[in-house]
Amino acid sequence: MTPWNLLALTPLPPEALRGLLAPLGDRVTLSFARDRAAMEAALPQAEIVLGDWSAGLAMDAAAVAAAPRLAFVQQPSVGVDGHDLAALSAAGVPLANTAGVSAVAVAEWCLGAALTLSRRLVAADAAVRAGGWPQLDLGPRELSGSHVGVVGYGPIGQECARLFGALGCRVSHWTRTPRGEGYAPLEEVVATADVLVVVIALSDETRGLVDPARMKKGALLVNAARGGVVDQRALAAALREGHLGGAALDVFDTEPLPPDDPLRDLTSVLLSPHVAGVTPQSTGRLVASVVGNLTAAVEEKKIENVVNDAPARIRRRDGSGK
Ligand SMILES: NC(=O)c1ccc[n+]([C@@H]2O[C@H](COP(=O)([O-])OP(=O)(O)OC[C@H]3O[C@@H](n4cnc5c(N)ncnc54)[C@H](O)[C@@H]3O)[C@@H](O)[C@H]2O)c1
Ligand SMILES: O=C(O)[C@H](O)COP(=O)(O)O
Repeated sequence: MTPWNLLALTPLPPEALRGLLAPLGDRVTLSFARDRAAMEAALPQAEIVLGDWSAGLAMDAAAVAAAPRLAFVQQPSVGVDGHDLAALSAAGVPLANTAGVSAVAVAEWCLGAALTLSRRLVAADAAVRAGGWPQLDLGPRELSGSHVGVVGYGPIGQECARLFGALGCRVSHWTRTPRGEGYAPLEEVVATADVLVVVIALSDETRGLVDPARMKKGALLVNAARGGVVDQRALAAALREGHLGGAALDVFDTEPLPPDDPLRDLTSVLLSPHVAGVTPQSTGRLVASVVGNLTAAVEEKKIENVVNDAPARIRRRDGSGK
């Protein structure tokens, strides 16, 4: 059978990727692109695209139009923002993600970040390193007994609800389709939470969804979803003015965070370089998910975790875009 042309956009070194994709054998011919020009040059022949990390190379409308043979896009992450789902659906091209692989890792990060903020661990560490011994004025609070609001109720939101609930927090959540114990309207969750945990997918509908100015005075915000879900300028202002008690951010409007970003000057913010979901365990699950799905695709079996409106099996296109 004619091998499928697989274009890899990931920053993994080619030899490492060849090793990981060994189970696909000679059913694929691999090519690589690490910038937009190389990607555009390769797209006319590409039949399968293995996506980049977030905020990198994406199958936007122009890229989909430039890929008339495209049959399948496998994204090696949960978030699929950046890709044009409608353009892929219109072309009949399935887009799959790695749903669920990092739910435990991200939820543990959210819990750790909330505890770090509420117990003022960063300030305590800095004070002791500087020769201080501030036993009375750090202002720590217990998480147990507080109201935790979770925005988004996919695998990560559900794991967050479980972990915070086990700690004795009262957990409520909001998501697009009301479901699960503790569902409440978004305005109520945002306005009443002592700790607001943002773990919702970024899309046109969720961009700027959370306005920090609407949160309770002194509340803490934890964002492990995408920077665009929270109004980042409003967040910096709410922290600067003391409206919020603190924020823990793993994701930002622009990544890496620009050197002159005002968030860097705020001591009430815990900054993290988009690693909430990255552990050896989650990476193992991610590789298994990606390799398993690509193998299923080239064997023309059912593809798992398709997130757009397209068939879950690949089919050759004739290069005319059909
Ligand atoms: N920081 C990290 O390392 C990291 C790791 C994994 C995932 N993430 C982010 O976390 C997000 C959540 O991941 P997940 O695995 O829980 O599930 P998910 O991405 O499948 O969806 C989360 C929730 O968002 C809801 N949702 C989607 N679109 C919506 C809309 N327009 N309006 C309202 N609700 C909507 C879904 O119904 C679901 O309940 C991902 O989309 C990704 O952006 C971050
Ligand atoms: O969505 C995810 O799985 C994580 O945020 C990691 O995404 P990335 O690998 O696209 O940065």
